[in-house]
Amino acid sequence: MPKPLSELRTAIDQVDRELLALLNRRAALANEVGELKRAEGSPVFRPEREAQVINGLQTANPGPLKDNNIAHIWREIMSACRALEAPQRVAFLGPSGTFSEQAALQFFGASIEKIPCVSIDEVFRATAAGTAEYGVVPVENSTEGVIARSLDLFLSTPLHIVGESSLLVRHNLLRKDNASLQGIEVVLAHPQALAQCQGWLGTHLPDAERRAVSSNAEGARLAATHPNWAGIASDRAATEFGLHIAAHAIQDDAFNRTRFAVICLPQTLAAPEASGKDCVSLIVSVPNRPGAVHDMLVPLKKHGVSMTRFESRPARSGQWEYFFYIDLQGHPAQPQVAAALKDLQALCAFYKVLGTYPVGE
Ligand SMILES: O=C(O)C(=O)C[C@]1(C(=O)O)C=C[C@@H](O)C=C1
Repeated sequence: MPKPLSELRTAIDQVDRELLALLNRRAALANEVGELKRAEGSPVFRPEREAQVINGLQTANPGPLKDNNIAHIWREIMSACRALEAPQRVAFLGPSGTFSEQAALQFFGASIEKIPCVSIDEVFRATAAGTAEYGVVPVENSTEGVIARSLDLFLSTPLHIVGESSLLVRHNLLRKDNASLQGIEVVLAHPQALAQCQGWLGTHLPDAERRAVSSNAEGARLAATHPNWAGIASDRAATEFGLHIAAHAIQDDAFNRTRFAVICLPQTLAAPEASGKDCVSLIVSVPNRPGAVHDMLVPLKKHGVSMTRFESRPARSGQWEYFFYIDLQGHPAQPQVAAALKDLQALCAFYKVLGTYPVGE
């Protein structure tokens, strides 16, 4: 015989009171940590500590809550505790409703001061100038490949990567007034989103003009001004601009994901300490001679270090020279990683450590 609803709810109320007391005890401890950090002038945000807290709880989790629920709940708890120590200012490609905003919230939790920017360049500028302590920029999409502008800006700015976050990107077709496809003449979105939905657009709206704009949220904002225009954007953008969803999940790849990097000045936060599951991002170039790229991989094999990413970008020298963007598994505090990096650096004409940080979701 199941217990009556009222009895179960009374029990839930009781547990909630206990949780409230415990959460406030946790917040008071974080406040004390904040005072310590203020006294020693050290950064509030510690990504490796947050990763350890979540990994530790997931390992200890007996259920029935799922491990990803644990990650979401504790990310918000730590976000609120962090904001008590000092609110973190975070720049991203705006306006409100972009996937970049969603990635920033997924990584830092909701208790942040949001700084929406008009372009990726502006996110780098605001972060380098200290207007924002952290920036969140897209670096790679599983359908369309690298976000070239972000990779190029990593080369020319002093910012480094301290974290990463990957987002399942679901694009919807949004329009004013009704939820049909009839009469849509123009589809507005960021070029990346237009590219990620080109198959669907070719089949369902072959005659509509595809117009590139600075962000999907900007496309949604414009779609709200004209009955025959549609935008491609997130559910959040539909709510934000009061639009109907004329078609759900129109991206050509159902598992379309975008990876975002969290960037800051080294003086805001130095490279995070080892969390146990880390990654090193590098930009290197090698002399333009036969076998040079092969030689570059030898130290990794020799020291048993795995490479999880390898991209190239033209060096713009006119000489068919390239910069290579490499991600390695591990942390320089591990001797085999330190040895591989040392040997690799010795072979490179250009070598820049972009960041060492905990592996993201
Ligand atoms: O351990 C710390 O350094 C804290 O400030 C506490 C805490 C947390 O809430 O657990 C909050 C912010 C940091 O980013 C890491 C963890």
